[in-house]
Amino acid sequence: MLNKYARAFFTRVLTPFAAFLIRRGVSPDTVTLIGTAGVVAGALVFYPRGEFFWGTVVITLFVFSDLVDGNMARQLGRSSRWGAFLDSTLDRVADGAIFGGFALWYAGTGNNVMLCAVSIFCLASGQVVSYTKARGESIGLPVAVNGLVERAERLVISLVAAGFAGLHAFGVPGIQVLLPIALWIVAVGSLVTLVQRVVTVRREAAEADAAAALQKGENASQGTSHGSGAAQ
Ligand SMILES: CCCCCCCC/C=C\CCCCCCCC(=O)OC[C@H](COP(=O)(O)O[C@@H]1[C@H](O)[C@H](OP(=O)(O)O)[C@@H](O)[C@H](O)[C@H]1O)OC(=O)CCCCCCC/C=C\CCCCCCCC
Ligand SMILES: Nc1ccn([C@@H]2O[C@H](COP(=O)(O)O)[C@@H](O)[C@H]2O)c(=O)n1
Ligand SMILES: [Mg+2]
Ligand SMILES: [Mg+2]
Repeated sequence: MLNKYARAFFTRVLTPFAAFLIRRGVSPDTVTLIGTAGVVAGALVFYPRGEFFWGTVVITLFVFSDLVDGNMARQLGRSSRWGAFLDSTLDRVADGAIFGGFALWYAGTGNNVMLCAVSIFCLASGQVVSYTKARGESIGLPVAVNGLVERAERLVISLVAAGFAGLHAFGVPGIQVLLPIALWIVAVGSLVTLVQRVVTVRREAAEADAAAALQKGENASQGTSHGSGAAQ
């Protein structure tokens, strides 16, 4: 949903910054790499210590690089297969660090096995949700569904909640409950999205296999009729 509705807005907002980086000679790949490094550092330095506010501030500063790199590539007319591969692969690394950071907090000082498990579930299900699309597309299917909770939703829900939950350290009472709520929402939403995508791939695969079988039958019968024609 965010990918559909918010992307156009952020493209407009970030285009001048992307153009500025291009003028400075920065490449899209550099932005992809530095953006990911910043997200990973923000997540793994701050979240395991329960410093959710500062972790979210650092991650937010870097996470928009994921919209800037593609914008730069398009402005340069240099969108490439390598760039698409690098972008998607490093997305998985960044997501792993964010939900891994939450899991490390709950496994340590946060001391909550259930929320540690929910964080790990968010991490794993997010990766599998993305994989369903990548694998479906790699076997030639359109995977014409996005689903309830895509990457943008996973990030916005968990980062907004973590940022506000972090205000607990500045004396705001009760607000830390937002993070567990967000993690449960992301976990359930990811599960629903996974089911949506698997059902879509199953239907598209069945349709594609049926069309291929039909085509094979037609080819065979044409081959037979040609063959019998030649014999006559
Ligand atoms: C007082 C409190 C302090 C709070 C501190 C700060 C809080 C800041 C809070 C939030 C900021 C969140 C920002 C999150 C921005 C996310 C942007 C982003 O990177 O989105 C990525 C997404 C996908 O990009 P790609 O096409 O490159 O990736 C594809 C994707 O990964 C696919 O995965 P799948 O979806 O299938 O799981 C892969 O399949 C594919 O391979 C891969 O290529 O980009 C978008 O979706 C574009 C839309 C982005 C929309 C961002 C909206 C941000 C909106 C609101 C910010 C809210 C701020 C509120 C602050 C409130 C606090 C005061
Ligand atoms: N280093 C990069 C990063 C991205 N691309 C291209 O942009 C597409 C992703 O666009 P986003 O707006 O989601 O970043 C990606 O599929 C590539 O075509 C690139 O070329 N090099
Ligand atoms: Mg990107
Ligand atoms: Mg990306």
